[in-house]
Amino acid sequence: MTIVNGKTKTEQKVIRVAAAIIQQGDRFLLSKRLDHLHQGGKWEFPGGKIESTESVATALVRELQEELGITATHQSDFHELVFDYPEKRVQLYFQLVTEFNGEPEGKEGQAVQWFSKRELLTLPFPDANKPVLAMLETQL
Ligand SMILES: Nc1nc2c([nH]c(=O)n2[C@@H]2O[C@H](COP(=O)(O)OP(=O)(O)OP(=O)(O)O)[C@@H](O)[C@H]2O)c(=O)[nH]1
Ligand SMILES: [Mg+2]
Repeated sequence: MTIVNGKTKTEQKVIRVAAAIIQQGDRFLLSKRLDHLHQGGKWEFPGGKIESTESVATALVRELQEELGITATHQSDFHELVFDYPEKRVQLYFQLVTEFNGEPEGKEGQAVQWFSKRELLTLPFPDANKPVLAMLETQL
């Protein structure tokens, strides 16, 4: 049995996260996680924790405004998964965002960059992302 902070894994709260696969043609927009964060230094699909009063869609719109300064105007469910890191359990709701308003920039000091699918598949991502990257490769 794994015990973290005195709690067994099943007692841990699941952290619900909305994350955006932002696609424009053959390009995808990624953020680089700041070094001091969980899974720091890796590339990610922009997004963050869903607050208790929010829907996935609402949380994602808010996170993209906070992190990139853009407003998502078209999004759909792409994939959902649960992953156990040694220190926490996350439930990730990946949304496909194909339309947005505004010019993306790293509002929190993070690097933000467009990548082709081929480039994206060579980058380091958080461990939880493996299944969604395989889906992106074949479906998008
Ligand atoms: N945004 C994002 N988070 C991911 C991905 N994959 C993944 O495992 N995560 C994990 O999900 C959690 C999301 O946290 P976050 O740091 O983005 O949350 P947040 O924006 O609300 O940050 P804050 O709590 O500092 O305000 C982190 O533990 C992160 O490691 C991903 O592709 N995108
Ligand atoms: Mg975030």
